[in-house]
Amino acid sequence: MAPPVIVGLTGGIASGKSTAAAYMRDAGVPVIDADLIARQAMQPPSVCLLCVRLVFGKEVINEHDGTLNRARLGQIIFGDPKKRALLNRITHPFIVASMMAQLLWQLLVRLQPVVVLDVPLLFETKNVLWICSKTVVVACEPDVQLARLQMRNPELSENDAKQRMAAQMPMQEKTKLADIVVDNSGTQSDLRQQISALLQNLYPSRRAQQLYRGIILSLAALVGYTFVRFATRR
Ligand SMILES: CC(C)(COP(=O)(O)OP(=O)(O)OC[C@H]1O[C@@H](n2cnc3c(N)ncnc32)[C@H](O)[C@@H]1O)[C@@H](O)C(=O)NCCC(=O)NCCS
Ligand SMILES: Nc1ncnc2c1ncn2[C@@H]1O[C@H](COP(=O)(O)OP(=O)(O)OP(=O)(O)O)[C@@H](O)[C@H]1O
Repeated sequence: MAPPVIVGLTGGIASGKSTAAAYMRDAGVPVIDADLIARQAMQPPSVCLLCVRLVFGKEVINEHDGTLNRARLGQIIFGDPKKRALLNRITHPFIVASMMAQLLWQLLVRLQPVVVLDVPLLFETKNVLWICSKTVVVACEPDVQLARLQMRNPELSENDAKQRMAAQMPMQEKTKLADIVVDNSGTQSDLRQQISALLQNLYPSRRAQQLYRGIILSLAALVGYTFVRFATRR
């Protein structure tokens, strides 16, 4: 495969995306995490948090420190598709802009041949789908997913957890859209093995990587030369 390879990593809630992403990072692959960016975008002071406060009211803001009350906002948006769509309209432009900036950094400055975009709503919003050369879905059976979600978030009732699962495209549909499906119904060590095999197949040949670096460095030299010529012209 020719570089750069941009992998869209997705799956259902608590299906194991972050765990798979952590194994990819361990293998040295840069991962750009949409959930992390969303959290950073909501750190006060921020325009995103201000918009959330204006739209959802001050009940979603913690009084003592002005941070986002994630549990409260979660209760509101996971039970109401219209409010969820509103939140998405506020947060997604920030998330996409930051992901693109980080992607350009990894591809053009760090010259990485493979970059992973970890995006829970990859197929639902399609915001960054167009740039992905491969899509990977981490999947597991719905009962396993529910059990893992409740284990990780014990504060959620069974109903809340099911509501969160229903807020996304059903797993079966995601697996149909994926180029590669990683089955995470087994142990974490099974998952690690699958990720390691997947990465071996994704990496471009050494020759293709050298060619990619050569092209980017030549382009950078050309841009630099043009800039200097332009800046020093009389
Ligand atoms: C609603 C919020 C405050 C709940 O916070 P909480 O700490 O409980 O959950 P966390 O952020 O860890 O998300 C856990 C999972 O929920 C799912 N999820 C999050 N936001 C959404 C959404 N808008 N629609 C559907 N599923 C979502 C994802 O699978 C995500 O991995 C938070 O999820 C949020 O700010 N969401 C909006 C940003 C967003 O769309 N993120 C997904 C990026 S593609
Ligand atoms: N194979 C596995 N066996 C047992 N537990 C697992 C396995 N894979 C992941 N888990 C656990 O399941 C939970 C959910 O996994 P993870 O956070 O990776 O999912 P996610 O898809 O990133 O979730 P979210 O969509 O909420 O961000 C975590 O507590 C994780 O440790």
